[in-house]
Amino acid sequence: MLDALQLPVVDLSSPDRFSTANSIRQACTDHGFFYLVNHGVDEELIHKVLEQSSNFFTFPIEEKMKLVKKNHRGYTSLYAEKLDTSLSTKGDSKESFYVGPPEDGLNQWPSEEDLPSWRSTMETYYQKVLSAATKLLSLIALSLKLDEDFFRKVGALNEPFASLRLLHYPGDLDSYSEGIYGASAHSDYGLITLLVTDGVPGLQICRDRSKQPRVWEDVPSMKGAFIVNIGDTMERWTNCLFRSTLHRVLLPRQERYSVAFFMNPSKDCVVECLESCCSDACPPRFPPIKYIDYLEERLRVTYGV
Ligand SMILES: O=C(O)CCC(=O)C(=O)O
Ligand SMILES: [Fe+2]
Repeated sequence: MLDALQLPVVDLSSPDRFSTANSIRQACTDHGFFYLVNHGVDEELIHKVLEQSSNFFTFPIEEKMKLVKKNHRGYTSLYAEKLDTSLSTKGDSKESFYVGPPEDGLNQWPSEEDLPSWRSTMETYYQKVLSAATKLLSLIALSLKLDEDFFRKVGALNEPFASLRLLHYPGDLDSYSEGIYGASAHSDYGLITLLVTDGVPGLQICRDRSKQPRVWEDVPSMKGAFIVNIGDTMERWTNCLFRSTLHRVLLPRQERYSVAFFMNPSKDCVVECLESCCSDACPPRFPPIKYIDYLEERLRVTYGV
């Protein structure tokens, strides 16, 4: 059964940081999902990114394949990914384009001639969302009873391995009968994800993955707000205090676009149970791990490489 869900709303610009940190803690322990408002990223820019994303995906497949994903950057085609590896289907019905940190020169871009201002739009958006995510991480640190600059101090923000992912779900009605999803059930790998959508429904969360049958609840978009969720790296860092909630995207009835920003720590940052999240009664559940080792293992399982 599908129920309507009321997710908490967090205001990034509120002057009362301690009360905001408390609402974040509540949201992350209860749902692992919340809306983020007053995040400082203009609606106009978000609109432009969605528009430019659709301009790219309308290109013929041969053109898009010229930018096929290398070094976690570029194009992934329809069905290339199956987030729920237990499914026997051909893959998820979505195509995507990854943009990584601009500094290392590994990003791939469509030509300026084909898509004027595409690169600058994506780079601007990347920086703006990175800045919102960094601010949010200091509130998350406060919510975990740590110093506001905890994530900077442990090196997570030296060269954050963040990733912008443009997503296009074509609304492929023929696949309905085949049990295909836009994005099958998964949790995100990183620290936090900041998502915007074009308003077409489809995103659902399952708050208790151990309960059978699973209960899926719709997460509607909120105009101007990011939908934020906790990823597995943050769950691991907090010894499962913060929840990396299972989610999926149904095959939309109409075409759907979304843009996810995966905020991840620097590659060399060691993710080790926080002192404020363990005790004698609740010892660390995971050994320390370098972020890059963790990520590569997760990508190997998802993409079979
Ligand atoms: O498109 C969406 O609404 C969600 C996408 C998602 O969960 C992901 O890319 O990890
Ligand atoms: Fe996700």
